[in-house]
Amino acid sequence: MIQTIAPPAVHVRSIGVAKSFGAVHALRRADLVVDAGRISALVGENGAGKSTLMQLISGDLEADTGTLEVNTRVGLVRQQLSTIGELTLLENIVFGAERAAGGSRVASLFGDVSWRAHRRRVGELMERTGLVVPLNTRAADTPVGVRQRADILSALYRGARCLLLDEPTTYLTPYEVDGLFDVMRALVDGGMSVVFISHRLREVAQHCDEVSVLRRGETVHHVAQAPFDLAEIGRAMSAGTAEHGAVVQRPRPEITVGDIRLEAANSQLRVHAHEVVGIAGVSGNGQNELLDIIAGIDNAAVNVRTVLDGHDVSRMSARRRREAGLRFVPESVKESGSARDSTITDNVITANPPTAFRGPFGFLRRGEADNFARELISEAEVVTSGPHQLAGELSGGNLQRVAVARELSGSVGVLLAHEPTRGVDFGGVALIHRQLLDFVEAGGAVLLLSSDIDELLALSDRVHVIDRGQLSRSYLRDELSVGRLGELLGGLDTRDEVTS
Ligand SMILES: Nc1ncnc2c1ncn2[C@@H]1O[C@H](COP(=O)(O)OP(=O)(O)OP(=O)(O)O)[C@@H](O)[C@H]1O
Repeated sequence: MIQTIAPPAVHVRSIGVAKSFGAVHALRRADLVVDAGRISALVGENGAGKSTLMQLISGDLEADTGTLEVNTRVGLVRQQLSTIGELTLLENIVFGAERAAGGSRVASLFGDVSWRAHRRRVGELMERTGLVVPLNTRAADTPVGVRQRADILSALYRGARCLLLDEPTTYLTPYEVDGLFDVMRALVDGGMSVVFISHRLREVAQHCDEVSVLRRGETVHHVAQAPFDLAEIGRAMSAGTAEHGAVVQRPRPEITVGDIRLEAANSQLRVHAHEVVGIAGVSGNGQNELLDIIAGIDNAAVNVRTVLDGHDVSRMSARRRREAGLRFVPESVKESGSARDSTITDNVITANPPTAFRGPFGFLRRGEADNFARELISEAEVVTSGPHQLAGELSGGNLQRVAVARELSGSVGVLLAHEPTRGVDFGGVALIHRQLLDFVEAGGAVLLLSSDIDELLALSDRVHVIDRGQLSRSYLRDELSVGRLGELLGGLDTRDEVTS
């Protein structure tokens, strides 16, 4: 008997797809085939067109030309998460599904029986996939990693067979990444497909079945079978683009202060001038709360004293602290670190005192402001049509580059950097790391919160571990290795719980 093996079902096929936004050619010729049963990686530099292709496949955008076949229900989990902060995660998961199905939220709120059924079904889905979230908690009270899981659950709940995951691992520690891939593998083994977008090629090599490379809107490389030659993929991503590390004239920050101290009942955190202090931890262990206290967003923490350059600023507003030279790159620049409906110029001039770029009657000197924005764009190697492009139109990695460059311009002393390279491609990561080290070299102080162990070890002089709101003692860089820090993150060290 001759046994034939049926070819895998093709979930998505894109041939020569193009999409422009005005004069910006986001996609010129995108080819991608997504088969059932496989995890397909899609990689490319910031602005290469990856998110645009995902939005075409999900039906959020329409292609200009080319052939796009979508043979199954797809679920897109975006970089900018779609959860609504005021709603519980359960409501988000269900309403996401209802919105997609054209259902009405009100019907679900008052249709008590179906609501109970939703809760039960979501519970079953969590059990089946291992993606567990606290269903009754308001989305705004959960860390981004949890909201991301809720978005994936929402896509699965509405019956997606093909999951498009746009940089799903950027907030996750290596342990959590492994967990997410276990889930993805189980899903594709059950006949689904996954498109995985990431700038972390190591994850691609470890977990994906095939790789496609987009460069400036074109598919330029495809490898159908692991193992992958990462050097070759890296070359395909960047061939012909500017050599990173080229000398650029950058607007140097003017260092004002360089010391921040936080004193609480049982722990002390101190960052000196010329120093990077890292905070390692699984997202959701108090990182956001810690930063809110230091930045002055949360002024109610009575037992904590914040001292900036020798002055007690515990009662000072966030705005005053900012004027005093304390800057902040938030975890999610797309959600809270940028004004999406404003131009790049309007976004970056806020790094300066309100009087900068103003004429005698308070009018903005547009030309000067635009020139300042142009300098930042060139310094951060941002892919954009120019300073008048709306921030919301930038790709995720390019918006992140703008935010970091903005926070490092003007009068700065201390930078609180939460996931500063989130969504940034390989060359951009090197660039941002160099900006941070230059800043520290010039006398600045950086508090770095990152889920990326390599990043923490590459930049920090000392590292604390944060776990359930508790800071460990600080470990000198020389005391740490990837393995040792991994152990500390896994809670294997109980010797040095709390500190001074
Ligand atoms: N709505 C829009 N209006 C104008 N330009 C846009 C819009 N959306 C995307 N673009 C542009 O299209 C290009 C591709 O963007 P896209 O978000 O697809 O890149 P990406 O590969 O996902 O990048 P990243 O790795 O930074 O997320 C960028 O130059 C971006 O500025």
